Amino acid sequence: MTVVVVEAPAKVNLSLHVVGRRDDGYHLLDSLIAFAGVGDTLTAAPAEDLALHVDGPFAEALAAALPAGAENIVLKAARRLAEAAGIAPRARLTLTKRLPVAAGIGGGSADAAAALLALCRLWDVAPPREDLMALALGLGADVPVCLQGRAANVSGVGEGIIDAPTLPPAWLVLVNPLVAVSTPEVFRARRGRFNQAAPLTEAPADAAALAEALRARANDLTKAAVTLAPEIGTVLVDIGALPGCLLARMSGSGATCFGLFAAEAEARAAAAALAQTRPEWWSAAAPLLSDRPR
Ligand SMILES: C[C@@](CO)(OP(=O)(O)O)[C@H](O)COP(=O)(O)OP(=O)(O)OC[C@H]1O[C@@H](n2ccc(N)nc2=O)[C@H](O)[C@@H]1O
Ligand SMILES: Nc1ncnc2c1ncn2[C@@H]1O[C@H](COP(=O)(O)OP(=O)(O)O)[C@@H](O)[C@H]1O
Repeated sequence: MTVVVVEAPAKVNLSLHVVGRRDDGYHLLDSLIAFAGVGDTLTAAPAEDLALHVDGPFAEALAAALPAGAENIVLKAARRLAEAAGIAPRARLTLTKRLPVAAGIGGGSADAAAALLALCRLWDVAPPREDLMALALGLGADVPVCLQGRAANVSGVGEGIIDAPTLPPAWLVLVNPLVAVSTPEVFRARRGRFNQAAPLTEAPADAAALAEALRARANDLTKAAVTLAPEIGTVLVDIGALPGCLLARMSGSGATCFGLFAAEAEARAAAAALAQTRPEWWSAAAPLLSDRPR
């Protein structure tokens, strides 16, 4: 039996500038997005109907986070792809949920992109790239970049995707205090002027140079997110104090923050130290990826 397994790596907003606002209220962003070597896993197998089973450490959290009557984005992706391909959506899907939910690292977006990739293979369909990207954007702002699977300077509300230069070898420590922050509330709470776009155009030579490039940029949603969830401020301070940490920053609208490290050993030691001092937080050490695992 054909079983397709696709990894759904966390997306990380290494920088995020809010550069304007659309007439419909959506904010225009300029964000350097890369991936981390930690994520969910999506498995697709042939079946007579469409079904999804969720397991893994955050399966219960996901069930609790889905509003009544809302469908998992994986099922939405499956139905829309089948509709576009003119076939019936038949597959047994399994999602192993390792990423915290509504956490600013695009778990849902990564899962949706993984479902599209897995089902294109399982159903042997290949919609034109443009159609697939449009379908992805209809599922969520970060689904196209997750589908592209390459570090990118992302603009607009997620539709402008330009490959970023290859990022140097580096490690991330991802930390989430397991407090929920609502994306719309964070955007509503944001104050201040709009920022300039600052796409990364030159490949940093090493992790220290990447940190320097990132220090010249920011996550413009941090202040608003910290106001709504002060724990995020504590997370940033704690990450910044870890030996070897080159930069501490929030991803997306939070609450997940990351520390950037040059070496695997430092990152692993940092994550282990945090697990000791803050056992109530979620943390993971993972390589920074320019390309999603294939
Ligand atoms: C902020 C980012 C950065 O990568 O990531 P996350 O923190 O969600 O991971 C994304 O732009 C998240 O985009 P998207 O996936 O569309 O966010 P949603 O949760 O659907 O948006 C919820 C609400 O947030 C506001 N919103 C969202 C995106 C945006 N560019 N401008 C906005 O003003 C809108 O009020 C929208 O209705
Ligand atoms: N497979 C999924 N994984 C995570 N969230 C999902 C999924 N399907 C639907 N959702 C909904 O999407 C919301 C945003 O989740 P997520 O993508 O994890 O966060 P973020 O957009 O902050 O990166 C969740 O609160 C949940 O209601």
